[in-house]
Amino acid sequence: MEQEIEVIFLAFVKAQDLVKIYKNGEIEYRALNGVSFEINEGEILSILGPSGCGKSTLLNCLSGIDDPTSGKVFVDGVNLHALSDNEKTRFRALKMGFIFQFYNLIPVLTALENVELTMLAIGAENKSARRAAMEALEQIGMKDRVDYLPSQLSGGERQRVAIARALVHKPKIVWADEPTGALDSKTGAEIMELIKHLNEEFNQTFVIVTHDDRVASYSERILHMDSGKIISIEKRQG
Ligand SMILES: Nc1ncnc2c1ncn2[C@@H]1O[C@H](COP(=O)(O)OP(=O)(O)OP(=O)(O)O)[C@@H](O)[C@H]1O
Repeated sequence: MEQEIEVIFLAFVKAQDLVKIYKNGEIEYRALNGVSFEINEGEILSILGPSGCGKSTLLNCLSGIDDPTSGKVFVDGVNLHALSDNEKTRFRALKMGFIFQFYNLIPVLTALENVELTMLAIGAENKSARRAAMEALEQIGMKDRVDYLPSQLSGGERQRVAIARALVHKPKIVWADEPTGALDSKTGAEIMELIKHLNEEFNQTFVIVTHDDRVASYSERILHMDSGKIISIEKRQG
């Protein structure tokens, strides 16, 4: 039997001609209009552009939160949108971490329990989940806050817990949508320093959506978007 085999030499993440069309009744809106680029393993890449240009849509399609209308995304050799929903969920749980603007912590769980959830989702046993969560919180300077609820933490502390939750299972890639958007500039800079430090220590790839030049300045490359397209990719020094 003849088999069609697709052999592709891949970058760590490769986006191929992504199009995303949102439909509201009769009205169609093209939020991504043919986006192709690659992400290198271990880099910090920022996606920068004005409000409504498609940054979050792109991040959601790259990370498998949402499906593109057409086009392909390869992550670590896997054709993401060819996976079934269950396979995609499993792949994301194992390989990816997520950081959001408003932290998305579960309010009734402590910092430790919030971080443990990531480990439990990949099938870790209770004891090892707890140990890993403790270590992750220690690493980001939250050792003395492990039993606090999110409501008892400052914004910066909540984002630290969210970062521990995103990184505890040592994912290869972390997607961050406006990670400092809800923080003052000093706390935002501390969070970016922490991300930079974790990136350098563990060679994890970070893809950060932002409209803040200061946040983008922590990255090796900046992808500039406008109206659903990439308008340039800026390579930065050092
Ligand atoms: N579910 C949806 N249905 C219809 N249109 C949508 C939907 N989600 C996003 N859009 C539209 O797609 C465009 C891109 O949205 P997106 O959230 O990706 O932009 P963004 O660059 O991340 O913006 P911001 O910086 O303000 O968060 C916007 O015009 C938005 O209104």
